[in-house]
Amino acid sequence: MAVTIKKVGVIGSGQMGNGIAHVAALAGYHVVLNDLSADRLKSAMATINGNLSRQVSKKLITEDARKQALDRIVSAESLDELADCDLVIETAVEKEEIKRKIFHDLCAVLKPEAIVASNSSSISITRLAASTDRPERFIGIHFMNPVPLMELVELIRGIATDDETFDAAKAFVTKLGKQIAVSEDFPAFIVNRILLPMINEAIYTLYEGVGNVEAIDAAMKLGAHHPMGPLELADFIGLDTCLSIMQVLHEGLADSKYRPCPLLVKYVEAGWLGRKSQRGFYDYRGDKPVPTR
Ligand SMILES: CC(=O)CC(=O)SCCNC(=O)CCNC(=O)[C@H](O)C(C)(C)COP(=O)(O)OP(=O)(O)OC[C@H]1O[C@@H](n2cnc3c(N)ncnc32)[C@H](O)[C@@H]1OP(=O)(O)O
Ligand SMILES: NC(=O)C1=CN([C@@H]2O[C@H](COP(=O)(O)OP(=O)(O)OC[C@H]3O[C@@H](n4cnc5c(N)ncnc54)[C@H](OP(=O)(O)O)[C@@H]3O)[C@@H](O)[C@H]2O)C=CC1
Repeated sequence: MAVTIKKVGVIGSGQMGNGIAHVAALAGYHVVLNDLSADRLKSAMATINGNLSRQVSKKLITEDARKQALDRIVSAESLDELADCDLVIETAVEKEEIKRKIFHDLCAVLKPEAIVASNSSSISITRLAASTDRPERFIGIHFMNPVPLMELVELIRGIATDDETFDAAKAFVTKLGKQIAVSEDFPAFIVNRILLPMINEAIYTLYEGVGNVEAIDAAMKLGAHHPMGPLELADFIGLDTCLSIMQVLHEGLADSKYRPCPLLVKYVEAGWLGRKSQRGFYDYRGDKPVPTR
């Protein structure tokens, strides 16, 4: 059952969902953006418009392209509205039981030939695929944050993913203008297998008092030329997502070197999730970010 991708569903309109909708619409796809509430969808559309407008003012795209991209995105509070999509990308929170429930509900309404993908940062694609009615038409399409700016997308096949699905996903990602890295289906794939232990180690460095937030971030920005310090980046990714990825690495690889730092756990338990909740390793409620340690 070959499928030509024209209409793309995106489930979850957070920072990744709105970025994926943005780049897909700009590349000419019709997009149905789903989330749990009208408020979330409204704020996602405002973010997409803001990011598109920034691209216009930087002369990266035309005003016409901005308008056309926005016109190609419709918001949907119900999964029923994704029924005739050719590809659906799930990008809700990094919790396996939530993703499994979404796939169960989605497959009940989605046309049988459609491809289902997850933007999961770490969870087994084979296991997620097994919770659908179409493991052969399931694949990991892992975008990087911020989606409009980052060049890379990881493609991860589950054990059952067929060649047609892989080729269709590859063509889709290429049309978005992104580069592909193919990863085997191991916990956290390639980028996060390397990046998250570095971030977790930075949090241990803070926890053990080796340096404060400012010193740790300055060390890695100025001493290793990273564009963001590791704690700034953790806040940017979301501390809940960072913790979920470390938990998947710890459980999946059964090695104590992946133990999530207790300080990361504490921040998440406090609801200090980084930029999205306005507080994490920095406090974002004022004019400029202030370190919290
Ligand atoms: C967790 C996972 O599963 C996988 C991951 O994604 S891991 C995270 C991977 N991402 C990274 O490592 C990002 C590291 N940071 C960077 O590369 C850079 O800091 C950056 C590209 C994000 C921003 O670059 P910068 O030049 O330092 O920052 P800044 O001047 O603020 O932004 C430049 C432009 O980026 C764009 N931009 C910044 N944030 C953006 C966002 N969230 N969405 C869209 N566009 C954004 C804007 O166009 C901005 O232009 P303005 O100056 O007009 O605002
Ligand atoms: N942050 C990052 O840097 C990256 C994240 N990812 C992955 O992308 C996914 C999303 O992350 P991110 O965008 O950062 O997370 P966010 O928290 O920004 O967004 C998640 C969105 O999904 C919504 N949501 C939750 N449950 C459902 C549901 N059942 N149906 C529809 N929408 C739902 C949330 O609503 P509410 O808030 O109301 O629960 C929220 O709007 C995760 O799997 C993450 O691991 C991948 C690459 C990079």
